[in-house]
Amino acid sequence: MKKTAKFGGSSVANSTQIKKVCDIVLNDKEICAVVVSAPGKRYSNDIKVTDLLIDLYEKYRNKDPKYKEQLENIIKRYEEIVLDLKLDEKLLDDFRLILNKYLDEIDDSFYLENAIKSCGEDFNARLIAKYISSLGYKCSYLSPKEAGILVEHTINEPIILEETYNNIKRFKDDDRLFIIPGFYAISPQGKIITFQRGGSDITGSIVARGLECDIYENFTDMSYIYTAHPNLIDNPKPITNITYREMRELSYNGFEIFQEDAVAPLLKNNIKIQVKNTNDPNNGGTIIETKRNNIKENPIIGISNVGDFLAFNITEYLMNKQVGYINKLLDIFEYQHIPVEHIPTGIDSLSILIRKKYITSEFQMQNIINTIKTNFDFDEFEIIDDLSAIAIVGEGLKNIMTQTLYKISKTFDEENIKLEAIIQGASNNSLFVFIKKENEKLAIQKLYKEFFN
Ligand SMILES: Nc1ncnc2c1ncn2[C@@H]1O[C@H](COP(=O)(O)OP(=O)(O)O)[C@@H](O)[C@H]1O
Ligand SMILES: N[C@@H](CC(=O)OP(=O)(O)O)C(=O)O
Repeated sequence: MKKTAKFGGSSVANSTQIKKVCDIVLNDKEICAVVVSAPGKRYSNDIKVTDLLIDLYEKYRNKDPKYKEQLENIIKRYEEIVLDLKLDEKLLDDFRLILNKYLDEIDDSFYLENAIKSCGEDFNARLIAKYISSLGYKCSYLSPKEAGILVEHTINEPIILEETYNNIKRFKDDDRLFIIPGFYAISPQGKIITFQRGGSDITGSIVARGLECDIYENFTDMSYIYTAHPNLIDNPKPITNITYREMRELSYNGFEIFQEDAVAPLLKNNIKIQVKNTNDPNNGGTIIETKRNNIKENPIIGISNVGDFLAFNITEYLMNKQVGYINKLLDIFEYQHIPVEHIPTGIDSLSILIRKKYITSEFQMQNIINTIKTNFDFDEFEIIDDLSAIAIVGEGLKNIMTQTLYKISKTFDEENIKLEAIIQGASNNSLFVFIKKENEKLAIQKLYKEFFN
């Protein structure tokens, strides 16, 4: 059995956590590669190193001289770790040098931001590899460049190039333990490109597939993925088995424990993912795989709050006769690079539902409104900007759809919660319920009780 292990920011936030990571890794001969995140939060209102790096980049770009202070704050986070692990302090000079080199030499702001953001993972991998080597083990830092983790940069997300897997395969029979920084890859032109937030999970998947591992262990601060976000529901039920499809749907819709795009590299090779807790590695664990055997007993696997939504509602008499109406409307959102999530339609009306986070300024919002007003001869046009969505997900949902719809209606009726819209996912694995933001917490708690208690 061969494994790749990925450790998230909370697992590598300080030297105590890093020692736990090393304990896990060095006591499991099946682990051949370790992917690490940047140091995460050490306590609840701490700042992740990735956020410090983003702030450093922004200060530098805005010519705020305080960027130097921020650079030193970042070095301090590593200094604490380097000193605790009794590593050579020269490492800190190397880190400072790398940051300054990027700031001095990269002119293009996009590439500079990406390079700066990548340092959190990069420095952590370098120091963890040094620490494990200092304990007498055969261990090497392996950069995404050396490993050949290649991506094509697009306006949206980086696309993993297929040759990546063969590039990584070259290290398959190597007897060294590899420590690889997560979160970033290299473009064919040699530029550093970071994934979206939480993207070290993606690196873990890429490495697990490239090295032809049987299991991808994803270590975090939770013993399980739970049926609902632990911040919203007290003691939610743990999930022992979940399918790739269910996980992707839930990750995209609020379960930030696993990055939604991290599932894709594993699908072809059926590599199982096991989510485990760095602080309690011998207990618990959720397995993510192609199929699960308990669909009959647990048709619904999770319920999550998706986040804030905006609805653009348009009514125009004889809309149904105008071929291409939706296309014309969608063009407006495509032009603004705003993904449209759902489009419920009626004979003479439709609603465009988008995630609020994609509207980046009031100017952009006004732009969309004005373009709609100039290009459409509507009878009614309204914007509802205080919606929330809740996703109910499970491979067995299709078998209990009527009962599920009944339960949602009954719960909302009892609690006086107005149902703004309900959308059945085309795959029949998910159902989205739209309500006013003010009812979000109550709605999810009551639905959780209905479906899981
Ligand atoms: N359904 C869920 N089950 C467990 N944790 C969840 C769930 N949904 C969201 N989370 C959150 O995900 C967090 C772990 O993910 P993340 O912060 O990315 O960890 P890491 O630092 O290991 O990368 C948990 O601390 C928890 O707050
Ligand atoms: N450090 C990056 C990437 C990452 O995956 O982090 P974490 O494993 O802490 O979610 C971020 O904060 O987004």
